[in-house]
This record gives sequence, structure tokens and C-alpha cells, in this order.
Amino acid sequence: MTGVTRIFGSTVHALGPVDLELRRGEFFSIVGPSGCGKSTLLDVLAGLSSPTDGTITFEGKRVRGTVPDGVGVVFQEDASFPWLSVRDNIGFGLLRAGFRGAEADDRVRHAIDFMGLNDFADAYPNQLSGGMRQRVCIARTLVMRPRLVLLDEPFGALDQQTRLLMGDELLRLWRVSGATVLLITHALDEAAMLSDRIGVMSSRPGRFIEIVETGWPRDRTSAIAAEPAFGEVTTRLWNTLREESLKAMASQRRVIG
Ligand SMILES: Nc1ncnc2c1ncn2[C@@H]1O[C@H](COP(=O)(O)OP(=O)(O)OP(=O)(O)O)[C@@H](O)[C@H]1O
Repeated sequence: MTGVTRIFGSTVHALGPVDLELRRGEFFSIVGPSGCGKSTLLDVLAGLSSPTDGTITFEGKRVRGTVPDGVGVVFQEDASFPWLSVRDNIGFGLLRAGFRGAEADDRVRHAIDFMGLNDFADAYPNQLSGGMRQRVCIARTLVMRPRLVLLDEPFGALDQQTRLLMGDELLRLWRVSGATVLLITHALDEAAMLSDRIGVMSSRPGRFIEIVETGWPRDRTSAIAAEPAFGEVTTRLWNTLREESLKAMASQRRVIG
């Protein structure tokens, strides 16, 4: 994406200008102060909302208006369909895309197995824990075999222990699928643990003020958090973000006061 901005109405300058080029197959996370435009960035990247200025391309083609083929999106809120079983939730996108028969069945079976949902394939979302429901949503995106996966705070509603386990699962999926992953998160340790690169955004209007390269091996797990280098990465992120968060809080106070 180049020179991307998003202004809501005529006054709320939410984002940019932002330039970002994702490397094929990398795990890139975005952190930034609350309200800096992270979700706005993801929405315009996904084609769900149009930028006010600038261009976004995916595999050489301009993105506008719709989510391009090959891009999958996972949101924070539980987006599973309560009236469909786990199996049918996961197969929903495939059905809509015209996949039928053995190919669709195989992909759904494989996803259920991979996500450890075998005992729950015929259960309904209200019979599952929050973590399992989010696993269903991730599986539903991944059966489409996206080459780019965009995740907006997918573990935001989960407890810390489940977040760590889901992080490891996401790393495993990323490794096996070869997809490029872009994750938005509030949690600096989550970004530090999972990513090849982390983009730190300024307070609104959000721009990248630093891109941190972690240098982790591809076969990492959450155990990386025990390494001394992990502490260095989180400290660096926090030092950059602290100042920006203070600015964001001060401007919110001005709006409220
Ligand atoms: N549809 C909209 N109309 C007007 N303003 C909007 C709209 N969507 C977002 N905004 C504003 O744009 C700014 C950025 O919002 P956004 O949700 O992208 O931030 P964020 O970084 O994802 O926030 P958080 O970390 O709290 O989830 C905020 O000031 C928000 O109020």
C-alpha cells in the first residue's frame, strides 16, 4: 500500500499516509495506541472500506470495494453462525464459493482435524468455549486457503492462557500454509512472540513510526518468550509506544474535557 489515508466525514483523520509492503510469507504484526487507526488500516487493506487517498495492491492488482480472492479476514468478535454446526460453519465459505463434494468435504475434515475440533464437529457454537469458537472462525477462513490472512485482534476476548495456546496454533498454521499473515494486536508480548516484523503506529492519524525486525527462526513457539532477546524486543516496542500512548491519552482528555 502506498500513501494510504482514511478520513471519516470531513474531520476525523483516522489514518496515514501509510506505506507498507508485506514480504511474501512473513508474519507481520501491527501495534499502536488505542484509536490510532489499526482497524481502519485492516479494513482498507481488506477492501472492506475505501481509502480516501492512496493505493492498495494485492498480487499486482488494485484492491477496491471487495475482499480480493486469496485474502482471508478474521475479526475479534465471534463471527460464527449460531444456527450452523462447527462442520457447517467451517464449510460455509467453501459452499458459497461453489465447492461441493469430495474436495469440500476433504478440506473441512482436514481443518477440523488440524484445529483439534474432531469431538465437536457436530456441536453448535453455543456449546463451545470462546477459544474454540475463535478456532472455528480461523478454520473457516483457512479452508479457503488464503495467501494473505488479515487478523484484527482475534484473541482479544480470550484469557491469557488461551491466548498463548492460540498464538502457538496460529504459528503452526502460518508455517504449514505458507501464507502471509498480518495481525493487529493490543498485546506487545503477543506481537513480539509471533512476528517476523512489527509495525508500531503513531497516535491518530496512524502512521508507522518504527518497524521492528525480530529475527526469530521460522519454527518458533511461545517458548521464545523465555529468551533474553524477547525482552529486548518488547522493551523496544514499549519505549516507542509509551510516548505515543501518552499523546493519544492527552488528546482524548482534551476531547473529553
Ligand atoms: N465509521 C467511522 N466514522 C467516523 N469515525 C470513525 C469510524 N471508524 C473509526 N473512526 C475513528 O477513527 C479512529 C481510528 O479508529 P480505529 O477503530 O481504526 O482505531 P484502532 O486503532 O483500531 O482502535 P482500538 O485500538 O481502540 O481498537 C478513531 O478515532 C475512531 O473513532
